[in-house]
Amino acid sequence: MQLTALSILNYKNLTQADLSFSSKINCFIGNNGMGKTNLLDAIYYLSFCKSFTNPVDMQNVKHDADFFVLQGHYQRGNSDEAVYCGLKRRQKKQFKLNKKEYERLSDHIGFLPLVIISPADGALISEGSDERRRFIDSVISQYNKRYLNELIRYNKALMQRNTLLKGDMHDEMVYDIWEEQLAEAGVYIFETRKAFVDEFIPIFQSRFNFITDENERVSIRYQSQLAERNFKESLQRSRERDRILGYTTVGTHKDDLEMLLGDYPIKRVGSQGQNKSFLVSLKFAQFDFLKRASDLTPILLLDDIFDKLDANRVSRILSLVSGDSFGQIFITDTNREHIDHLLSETGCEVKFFFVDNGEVTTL
Ligand SMILES: Nc1ncnc2c1ncn2[C@@H]1O[C@H](COP(=O)(O)OP(=O)(O)OP(=O)(O)O)[C@@H](O)[C@H]1O
Repeated sequence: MQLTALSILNYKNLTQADLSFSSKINCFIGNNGMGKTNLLDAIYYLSFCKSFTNPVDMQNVKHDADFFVLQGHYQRGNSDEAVYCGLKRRQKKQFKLNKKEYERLSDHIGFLPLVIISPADGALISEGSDERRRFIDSVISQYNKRYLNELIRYNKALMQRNTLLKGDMHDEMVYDIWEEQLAEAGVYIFETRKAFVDEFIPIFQSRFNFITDENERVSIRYQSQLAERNFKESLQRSRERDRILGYTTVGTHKDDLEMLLGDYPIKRVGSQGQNKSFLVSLKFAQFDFLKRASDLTPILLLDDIFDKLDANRVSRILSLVSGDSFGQIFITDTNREHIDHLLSETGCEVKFFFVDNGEVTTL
């Protein structure tokens, strides 16, 4: 799959751009703060109906402007697809596929598979478990529609139960209703996550072995309270305690992924380069997984990827992404000579764009 053309109006610091792309490697070059990541974010937006960096939609409209528009033309399998997103201040976002507006944005998720590798991935290692759950959820939701719907259902039931716990009314029958919903959705989420992690681990390990030339050993473990308990019974049993605490203490919203380097949590022992190799391998495994599940080669966005990695690892990563198993790629870098030198070894077709204060020029 590939993005053939992109039009941008008033997205963050990008006032206007009309760009056409190479089917293989596209490089956005420019100094810090010029708008390179914003370009990647615009591409991300057209796949996920939201920004990668800023969840507050209105803040993605250019300062002093009233609206933003993003339009992408894609070659997807044998068909051409046009995706439109328009957001006007104080109005509902419009998201269209081939001029037809989506009734639900979630229907679009997964249609244009995409993986981004960026400095923000560091949060997967350094931050709390919600980052890791978000990662699992975003991978599975791109190829499993039911999963996304069960997540929405689970979160709604969880919110209702938490509201009950905080209130003064303790009607046990109302608890039963929401716990039934939580249990049904939760068991599906648990089983899907478990099956996903089992399949994901070997792909992740093989990518890591390739990038590091088999120098280190890594693994991932899925941790869930549901592995050892009947969820519905646990919810019933925990009502009293949950009332005192004011929130639901058991469920898939507490799941985590344990990430290990050798026998230790990578969070405690990993160097910056080891962490980055771990994260890049996770994302490459996500890429492989989506590709298999959707039968489409996802678009790959690489934001500031080479920082902290040694020359061997950089060259292995580039040889991997320039190969046939990867498709269209968008890379950002601050230095044209640096990236030119790195990419010349791949022999791939490369198109360069210069980004300067929100203005984009094709080189
Ligand atoms: N809504 C907005 N309106 C105008 N400018 C914005 C808006 N949101 C973000 N920006 C600006 O976008 C710029 C950041 O752009 P971006 O993150 O794309 O930089 P970059 O070229 O990737 O830089 P780096 O090399 O440092 O990563 C900042 O100057 C920021 O003020």
